[in-house]
Amino acid sequence: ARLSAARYGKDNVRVYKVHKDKETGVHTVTEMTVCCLLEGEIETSYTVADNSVVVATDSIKNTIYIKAKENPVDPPELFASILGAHFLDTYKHIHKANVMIKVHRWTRMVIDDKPHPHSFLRDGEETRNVKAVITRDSIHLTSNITGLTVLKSTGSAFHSFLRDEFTTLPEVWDRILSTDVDCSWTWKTFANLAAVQKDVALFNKAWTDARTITMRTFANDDSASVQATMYKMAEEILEAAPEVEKASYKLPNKHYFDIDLSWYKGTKNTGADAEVVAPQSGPNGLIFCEVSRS
Ligand SMILES: O=c1[nH]c(=O)c2nn[nH]c2[nH]1
Repeated sequence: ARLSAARYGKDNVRVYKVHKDKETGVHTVTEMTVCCLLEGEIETSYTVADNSVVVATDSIKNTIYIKAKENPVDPPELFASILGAHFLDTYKHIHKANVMIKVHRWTRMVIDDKPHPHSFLRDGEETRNVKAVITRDSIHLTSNITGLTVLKSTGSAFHSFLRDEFTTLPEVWDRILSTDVDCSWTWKTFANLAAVQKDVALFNKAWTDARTITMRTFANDDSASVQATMYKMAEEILEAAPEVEKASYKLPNKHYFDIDLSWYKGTKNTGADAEVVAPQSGPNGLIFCEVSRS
């Protein structure tokens, strides 16, 4: 037998960082969960118990804290690149760093119509995520939004689909549509950290655009299917971000089924009369797409 792949590091490193503006007294907080996995000439630590090549995962955790102290943690695309580049610069036997960051929401409270200087709320378990793969000659970045749960109460249909002896689903022209958005966009390859720093303004703009595009198209599209609507969203992300090479979605179709109440005094509650509806935990549709530049 031989070692055919290996990477190791620290997962679930929770980091909070606060920026305190001295002039205005306004605090800005970031909370993230970091995973950092290293690859390189580490085979002997697996095959012959040679720990001399091991940067301890505890040291990786310590490094995450120090780099968060020394550097901006926003945008996460930049911080992930800084962190990954550190390991390659510091350890000549490490040749690749995989850095995954999940940024949690702390949205500034608005109290009496005023943004509060140091109070925030967790308005959803949605996270902004980055996966960075750093080598000595490239930085590959993929950004992501996940956990943004949306619903529309109309403006969605699904009909004219293939019908055969396995088909029982009625055609529908007006349905509830709900999903948990998982949207990713993959950047052009960056040559190095300097190239990422040069384009630093692109990352927050792309995240804002992807989030806005997703909700606007979800809301406004007269949806013929999950497939058709998500394709439009992905196309719009590519139009908004020229430095993004491809955009993808993974969308569960979280079904809401009509409840027939006609047994009770002939109560009309199906189709156009549906008001009380049964949200389903499963089964659920699961629809993927990836859209690239032609
Ligand atoms: O939007 C939808 N796409 C599908 O492929 C599907 N299948 N059943 N319901 C569906 N709704």
